[in-house]
Amino acid sequence: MFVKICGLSTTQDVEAAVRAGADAVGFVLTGSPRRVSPEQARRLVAAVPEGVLSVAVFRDEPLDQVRRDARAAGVGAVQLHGEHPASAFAELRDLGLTLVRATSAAFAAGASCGDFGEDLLLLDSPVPGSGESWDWSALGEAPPSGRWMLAGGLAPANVAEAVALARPWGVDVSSGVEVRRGVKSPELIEEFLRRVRAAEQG
Ligand SMILES: O=C(O)c1ccccc1NCC(=O)[C@H](O)[C@H](O)COP(=O)(O)O
Repeated sequence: MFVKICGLSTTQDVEAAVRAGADAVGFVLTGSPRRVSPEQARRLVAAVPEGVLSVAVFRDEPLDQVRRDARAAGVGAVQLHGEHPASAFAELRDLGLTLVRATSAAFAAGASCGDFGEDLLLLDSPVPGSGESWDWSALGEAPPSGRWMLAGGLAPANVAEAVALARPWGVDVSSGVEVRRGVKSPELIEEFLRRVRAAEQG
C-alpha cells in the first residue's frame, strides 16, 4: 500500500519518513502552518532518495504559480486542491509531473479513478490538513478503483480500521503523525507505517 507522509518541513522529518518506508513525502506550498517556500522545499527534496515521490501541495494557486514553484522546488509531483480546468492538468503532466488530484470525499463518493486517468486521486476530508476525519463508509460498497489515496484524520490508532473499511490503494497523513500542529513526530511516523504494513498483511 502506497503511503504518503505530508506537511514535512525539516530534513530530519524527511529522513524519518523515508527510513520508516514512506512511498511519498509532501511539502505544503500554500497557506498553512506547515508551509515551506519553494527554496526550502528544494533543500528538503535533496534528502528524498530515488523511488520516493516528492509532492508539492497547492490550493487554488494560479497555474503559472504552481508551475513556477514546482519547478523551483524540484518535486516530482503536484497535489492540487481546489478547482482547476482540465487544461491545467494536461499542462502539468506535459512537464513530466505526476498529478495528485485532491477532492472532498463527499464529492467523489463512488467516483471511479477511471475518471482521473493516470492521475492519483486523494479523497480527503472537506478541510485538508485539519486532522478531521470523515465517514469512510460514505464510499459505499464500491470505493473508487485505481490509484486513490485515503486521507483526512488518519493516525496510527485508526489507520487499520480505515484501510479495512475503505480498501484504498494508498493512505496519506499529516496531523496524525504530529506532536503539535506542524511539528512531526518521527516515532508517530514510524508507528503509522508499521500499522499500515500490519494491516496489509491482514
Ligand atoms: O497540510 C496542510 O496544512 C494543507 C493545507 C492546505 C491544503 C492541503 C494541506 N494538506 C494536504 C494533505 O495532503 C494532507 O496530508 C491531508 O489533507 C490530510 O491531512 P490530515 O487530516 O492532517 O492528516
